[in-house]
Amino acid sequence: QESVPEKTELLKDKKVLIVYLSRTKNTKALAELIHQKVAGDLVSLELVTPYPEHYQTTVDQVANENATGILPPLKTKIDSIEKYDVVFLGFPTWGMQLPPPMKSFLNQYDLGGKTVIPFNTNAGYGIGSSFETVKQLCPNSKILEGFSTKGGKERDGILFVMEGNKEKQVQAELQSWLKKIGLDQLKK
Ligand SMILES: Cc1cc2nc3c(=O)[nH]c(=O)nc-3n(C[C@H](O)[C@H](O)[C@H](O)COP(=O)(O)O)c2cc1C
Repeated sequence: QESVPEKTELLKDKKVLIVYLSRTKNTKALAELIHQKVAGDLVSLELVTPYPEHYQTTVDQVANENATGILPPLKTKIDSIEKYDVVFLGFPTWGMQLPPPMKSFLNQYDLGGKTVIPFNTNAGYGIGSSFETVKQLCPNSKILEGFSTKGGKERDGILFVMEGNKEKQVQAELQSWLKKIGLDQLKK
């Protein structure tokens, strides 16, 4: 009689990468909470030329990049992307789209054959087209249901919100989301 491996046994062998973009640290905090639950390698996406401090200048630059298809060069290098089975992609909503640096990342690294899971923070207007763009840019990946929560609203001077009750609430939501997508047993 053949023995069927336990689901948790299968998940245990997976190599996880969590890569995120964050300006005011909300998505970073979310990435760290996910990392606490699933472990793996946690990587912040940095640009060769960082965006300006000034909010509106950044909004305008992003709008121009989105309109022209400019992919800002990444300073961050991933050491042998092939070794990962599961890749979490974290980003804020920018101009109701996937931020250009994440487009750069998906253009540069082939995630084909891997399981890809998006997560997001935004000012309350939602994910826009960002998750859809992840799907388009990862045509040969298995994309699982993403996670999104309200973060800051830099336009109104609200920067970091992922603390206190908000953090506790997000932790609970993350737990049930990971369970729902079957990844709550990743951590060894
Ligand atoms: C350039 C820029 C554009 C943004 N555009 C949107 C948007 O279109 N919709 C939205 O809900 N929030 C928007 N935001 C707000 C961020 O998504 C929100 O503050 C998020 O939590 C920031 O994540 P972070 O702290 O990891 O940088 C924008 C922020 C920036 C800096």
